[in-house]
Parts: sequence; C-alpha cells; structure tokens
Amino acid sequence: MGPSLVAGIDSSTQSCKVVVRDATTGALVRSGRAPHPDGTEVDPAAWEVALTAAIADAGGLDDVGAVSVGGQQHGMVLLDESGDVVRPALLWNDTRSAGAASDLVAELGAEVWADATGSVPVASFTVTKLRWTAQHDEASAARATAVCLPHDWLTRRLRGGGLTTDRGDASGTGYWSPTAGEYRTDLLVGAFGRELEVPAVASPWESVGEVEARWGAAPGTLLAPGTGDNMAAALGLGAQPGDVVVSLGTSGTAFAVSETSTHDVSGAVAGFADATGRFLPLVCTLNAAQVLDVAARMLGVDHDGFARLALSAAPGADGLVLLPYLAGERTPNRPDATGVLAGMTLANTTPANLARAAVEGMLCGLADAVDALEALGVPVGRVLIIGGAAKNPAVAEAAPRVFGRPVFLAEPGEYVADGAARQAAQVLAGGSADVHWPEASGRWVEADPTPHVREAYAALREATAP
Ligand SMILES: Nc1ncnc2c1ncn2[C@@H]1O[C@H](COP(=O)(O)OP(=O)(O)O)[C@@H](O)[C@H]1O
Ligand SMILES: O=C(CO)[C@@H](O)[C@H](O)COP(=O)(O)O
Repeated sequence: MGPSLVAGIDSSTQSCKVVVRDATTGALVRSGRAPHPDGTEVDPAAWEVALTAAIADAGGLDDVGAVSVGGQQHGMVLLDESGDVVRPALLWNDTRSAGAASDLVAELGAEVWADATGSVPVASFTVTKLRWTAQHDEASAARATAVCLPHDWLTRRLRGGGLTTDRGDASGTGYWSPTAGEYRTDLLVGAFGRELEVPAVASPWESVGEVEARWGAAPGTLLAPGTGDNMAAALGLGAQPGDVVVSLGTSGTAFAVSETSTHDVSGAVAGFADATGRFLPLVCTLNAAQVLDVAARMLGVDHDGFARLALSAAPGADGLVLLPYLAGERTPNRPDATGVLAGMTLANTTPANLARAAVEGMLCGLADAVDALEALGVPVGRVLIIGGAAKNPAVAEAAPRVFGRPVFLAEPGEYVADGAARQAAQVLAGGSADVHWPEASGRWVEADPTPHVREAYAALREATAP
C-alpha cells in the first residue's frame, strides 16, 4: 500500500501554511505555518524560506504521497534565461500598475477583455504588471524570458525546474481564456511588447511531476497542479453552485462555483476558472482583515479587545461610517482612494463606535461584492464566511446584519491549504477516482438585518466617487 497522507500548502499574502491530511478520510494529521514579509513587492525567495519553515513546523514531507500549492493570485514573477528571478514579484495588491490597466482597457475596450479573458483588467492582474514593467523597469523587462505566478514558482522550486500552472491561476493573468482554455498570447504581447514563456496549464487532477528529494520528500512523491488561493478555498470547503464564499483575509473576496463562465463588462466581477474544470466568478476588495488590524492598533487593543469594543456599540455606530479604502480599492476601481471616516460628532466619536464602524465598513464592501455576483445571475443560496478576520466575534455578530441574511460561519481553519491537500489527494488517487472528504463544519449566525448601515455606507461611497 502507498502513502496515505497528502500535504496542502497555502502561500498567501501574509503567511505560508501547510496542512498534512489523511488522503482517504481528509482527517487533519498535523500543520505548520511561517510568516511572509510585509509589502506589495516581495522577493520570491522569501516565499521559499517561509515554505521551508512551514513544512518543518508541519513535521516534514517524508511520509506524504502528494503535495499541492495554493497561492495568492496574480503576482508577477519574472524569470531570466537561466531561470533566475529577475526582480521582486509585484503582488496582487500593488496598485502601481493602475495606469497601465486603464491604458490596456482603453486600447482594446472593456468588452474585448471581458470576452477574451472573462475579466476587465485592473491593477491586480498580471497583464497590467507586465505593461508597468515594460514602461517603468526597462532593464528587468529586457532580461525577462518567462512569466509565472507565485504558486507556479513554488511548484517549480518543489519540482526543481519546469513551469506549470492550472486553469484557476491562469485565469487571473489577463492573458488566458477560461472559455477556450488557451493562452491569448496576443494580449500578453500587446501589454509587454514581445512574447514570454508561460507555464503549461495542467488539467485539474493531472500530476505535474515529483517533489525533489531536497525537500525531505520520499522518492515518487507526486506534485499536483496547485491553484490560486481562492480556487483552493472553494475546493477545501467543497463549495457547490449556490454557495457564495466570503473570504476575509488580506483581500476580501466573494466568489461562487459556477457551471458557466461570466464576462462582466463593468469589471466588478472577475470571470475566473476554478480548480475542478468549472468557473469561479469572483469580486475582490483590497481592504479586509488589515482594516481591523489597523483600527485595533489605533485603539491600542488586541483582536479580542477590539471585538469587545465593537460589540459594545450599537449597529450603525451612532452614525459613524468608515469607507475603508486604506490600501486604495479594487472594487470599486479606485486605486488611488484613501479611507474616509464620516459622520463624526462630539457624542459618537468613541473607541467603541470606531471599532464598530471598521467592522461594518469592511463588511459593507463585501456585501456590495455579493450584490455584484447576484446582479450577474450568480445564485446566492448560502453565504459562507472564512478567513483570518472571520475569527473575530464582532465580525460574526455584524455579518448577518450587514449581509441582510443568515450566514454560515465556517469553523476557523485553513481552507486554502485544505483545498490544495484535497487536490493532492485526488492526484494521488489517480485523478479519476472521486475523493470524498467531509463537508466543512460551522454554524449558522442569524440577526435582524440593518439596512441603514448599508445605506449610510453607500451614500459615503457615492459622495466620494472620483
Ligand atoms: N481574531 C481576529 N480578529 C481580526 N482579525 C484577525 C483575527 N485573527 C487573525 N486576523 C487577521 O487575519 C489576517 C490573516 O488572515 P488570512 O486569511 O490568513 O490572510 P491571508 O490568507 O491573506 O494571508 C491578518 O491580517 C490577521 O491580523
Ligand atoms: O487578488 C486576489 C483575488 O483576485 C486576492 O484574493 C489574492 O488571491 C490574495 O488573497 P489573500 O492572500 O488575501 O487570501
């Protein structure tokens, strides 16, 4: 009998997490983690350092049969002729390429982009970072011979060479068509000025090689294709059409598994592919968990103290409203925006109301995201909440009020790493055999809706529109 364990990796914005699970039952056997450096431009070597530490923290890979990497989407990793990294990676939340995004959309028109790639590019998309590099870092552009994404690069490092990716992550580049399942080299060349080598796109349950011995893996340890972190989370949760997942990590995302592709010309909904052969319409904001981190720091409290403050305030924070665009914003597309605190009076400007306004502002951005999915015809049966900030009791209390419906609060967990592990289990099983892991557990949270909170937020959002 072969090994019965698999490892899933989540190389996300703020940290690297590893889970080791039983391939047959999905039971968690052990796990580990390590932090990533801050910043929106990161040397990929730092991800490898963190992966090495997280694997060690998780007790190593010597007894696992297959490994898969889920990673933050869109980040641009440029390689030279020798396969070395050319410049620090530009991450999904680096807004320097906003001007490049506007130019690319103006050159072809939003409809052409939405038709070709499912999405209208904003600063997050890899294609805009290629244009930015061609214009602002000519020396790096001249050296580059290949482009890949964070999960592609770590997969390459685990294998010891080669470039592979999957449908999910390829769909966030801006030069791959989820409907045709093919690269749009013309779009890459239009952005960068010439061709670059791109990773081969593996099918969902295809093995893309073996893990090199230097990682402490046994000979024959398989590598699964990996995928983007949101696609991996969908897989880890076992999301089905009708489920809308809201992830409150560094990014705030709302996404759903769909049998059909989407092509939103407004650009609000990105028409990604998922990790299983289906599609993953997704809305992403730049401002989620870190809004609460900053608010807690400003108030001089930890996450628990912050929750106590926010829970002690009434819904609506006595009229205090936070538009939380602290990192600029992606949806709506306002890359140069800053946060705005409105409605301050002598009476309502208290620590409790500030904490409440931060929670509500973050959630209102995500409630808008769910509305955008629904407006595109995505069915919203169940809203599931995951991600670091979902651990905060104030978020759990406010979410059903702001979303205006009961929400399913998934048990705190590493759903991206779990999804990667599940993909690894499927690859280990030979691809075609179905792997059945139990559904994610959690609890329903209900509360009376507070539409006045959404209305006050929408008024501020519109009043500050450029
Ligand atoms: N109890 C909590 N309350 C609010 N935020 C939290 C809590 N625990 C963790 N976080 C925040 O969640 C974020 C990490 O979430 P995670 O989903 O792992 O992000 P990512 O995948 O983008 O790296 C950090 O900003 C962290 O401070
Ligand atoms: O850009 C997107 C989705 O399009 C982000 O969701 C990134 O994939 C980063 O995710 P987290 O690190 O916040 O999980």
